[in-house]
Amino acid sequence: MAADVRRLAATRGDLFDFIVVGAGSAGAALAGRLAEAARWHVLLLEAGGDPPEESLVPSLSSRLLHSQYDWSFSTESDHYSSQAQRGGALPLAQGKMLGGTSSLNDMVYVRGNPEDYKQWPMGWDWQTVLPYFLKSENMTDQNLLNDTNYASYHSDAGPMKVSTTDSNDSKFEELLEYMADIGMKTLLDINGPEQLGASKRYFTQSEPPSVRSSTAQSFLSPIADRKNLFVLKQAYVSKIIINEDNMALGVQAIVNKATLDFFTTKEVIICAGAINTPKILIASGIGPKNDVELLGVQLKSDLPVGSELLDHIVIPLVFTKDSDLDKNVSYPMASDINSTPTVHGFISSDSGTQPDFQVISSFLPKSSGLGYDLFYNKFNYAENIAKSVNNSNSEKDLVVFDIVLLHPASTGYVRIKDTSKSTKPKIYTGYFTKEEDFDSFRTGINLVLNITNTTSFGGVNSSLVKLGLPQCSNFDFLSDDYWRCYILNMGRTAYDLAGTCAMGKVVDSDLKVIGINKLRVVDASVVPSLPSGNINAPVIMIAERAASMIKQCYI
Ligand SMILES: Cc1cc2nc3c(=O)[nH]c(=O)nc-3n(C[C@H](O)[C@H](O)[C@H](O)COP(=O)(O)OP(=O)(O)OC[C@H]3O[C@@H](n4cnc5c(N)ncnc54)[C@H](O)[C@@H]3O)c2cc1C
Repeated sequence: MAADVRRLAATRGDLFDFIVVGAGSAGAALAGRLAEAARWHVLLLEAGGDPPEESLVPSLSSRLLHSQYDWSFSTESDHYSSQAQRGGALPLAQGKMLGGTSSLNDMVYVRGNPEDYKQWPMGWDWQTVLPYFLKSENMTDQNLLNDTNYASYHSDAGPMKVSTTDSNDSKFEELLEYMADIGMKTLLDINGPEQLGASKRYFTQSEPPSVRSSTAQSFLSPIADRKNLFVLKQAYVSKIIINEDNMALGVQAIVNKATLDFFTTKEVIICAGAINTPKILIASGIGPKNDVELLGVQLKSDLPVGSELLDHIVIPLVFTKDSDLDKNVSYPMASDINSTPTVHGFISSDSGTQPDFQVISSFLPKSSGLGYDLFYNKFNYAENIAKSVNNSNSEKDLVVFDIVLLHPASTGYVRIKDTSKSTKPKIYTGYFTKEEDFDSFRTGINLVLNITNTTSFGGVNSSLVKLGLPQCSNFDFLSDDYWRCYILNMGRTAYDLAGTCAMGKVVDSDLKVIGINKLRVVDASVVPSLPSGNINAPVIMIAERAASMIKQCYI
């Protein structure tokens, strides 16, 4: 795909109406929309190249992790949280190719809850943003489109395919029953009139045979022949060129070892993601005064770039149950974890309408090897944990409940110690630096543990698997101390990194960088507080709204 996107014959000093840096979830969508204005020359600079075939085939995308298509970041170990991870630190994938992280993510399509957007600055409330979610969406599920309650929440006119898994496997129904036992009513879709409840998941992919609908695939490929969109791949942007009057004039990029300058008549828009955008800004003199000056860079705007990193934290609970596999169904085996029956749901711990937890439940058939695959390869847990899951899985079916804390109080930060191309930013998750996150998770765990007392789950001889967690071996299993230790050590990332250049702190509500003219940031870094759910769709919504704001400004 997208191999046919126009390649610019890069010339030093070329002049464009807009320069978009990073062709990821936000950048590819934004550049595609800006290029709809035929008279604008739009330059899209991307550090990676075309996505490989594995990106298009959802079940193969895990092969892209730790490859040349992944920035392969890792957190700094705090020797405190996430110690059940191999090496005591979390690998943090970020896509390095056209489509960015939307070319390798898990594609789950969630918009969040109307309440979430009340915490965003003026102009980003639910009523305002909903049309921009719809603008990108091409829903393929006729059931939803024809349902009177759901139809107005979906669109089939946008470029990005959204579909659900086409499986009649009764395991989906079984998982939804378990979710109902936890207290989540069954919904057709959690992106409809209500979010509190459980449903099958929708993905940014076409209907089967499924093809990933990354933003490169959906926003760039269809307009590859547009003469006013210039896509330059393997172009690493090292800094923004800013003049004495604090006006962004263009960017400097390393292309084939040559350093090239590109200039703009209107705006530079940085879309390099929650980790790389802070690096570009700080290298350009925009960031905390001390950090910028320590790098020997002239300060342009003293802003808290990178000082807050938001992320959803997840912990798993693993249950065995008696096996009742249907002989007529072929269940997925090891290395096919993306195909195993999975549903998700959203639940509040009080009577509010904003959920506190996303619960993802997956079915792992007996002897499939999926337990090991999931815990070792996908979740990066230590060998002894993966082995304890595998031992249980070799004898019994497993149901894994992943509990995602949707609004953690703890935040981390990103530090740039060196602006050279090869030096990775230092990432500190800050997990469990706020005590209340322990209590919140304890509430979430209790909600899920309730199912062992219900008829559907209790009736299948279920039991909680004791994981091989050496950090917690001194505590009585299931005691308060044990759960605190479990939460602290098993907490891992949901990959929803955001907030490092947040609206209201680094950019204003029009996404303009405070103190600098002609410069915006449009990507996950501007998210001011985490939506209730995965954030790819909200990031694309931000890009859609930014495109519309920019068009209003100049047309
Ligand atoms: C493994 C994984 C699974 C996920 N699963 C889901 C999911 O199922 N559902 C969901 O909603 N969300 C999911 N997410 C999160 C979601 O995909 C991201 O939040 C979203 O893609 C971020 O978009 P972005 O535009 O901010 O950054 P990106 O999409 O990462 O785009 C940034 C782009 O900028 C480029 N770039 C960076 N630095 C430079 C530079 N200096 N010069 C030029 N180009 C540069 C990068 O190569 C990249 O193409 C997942 C994330 C990961 C890592």
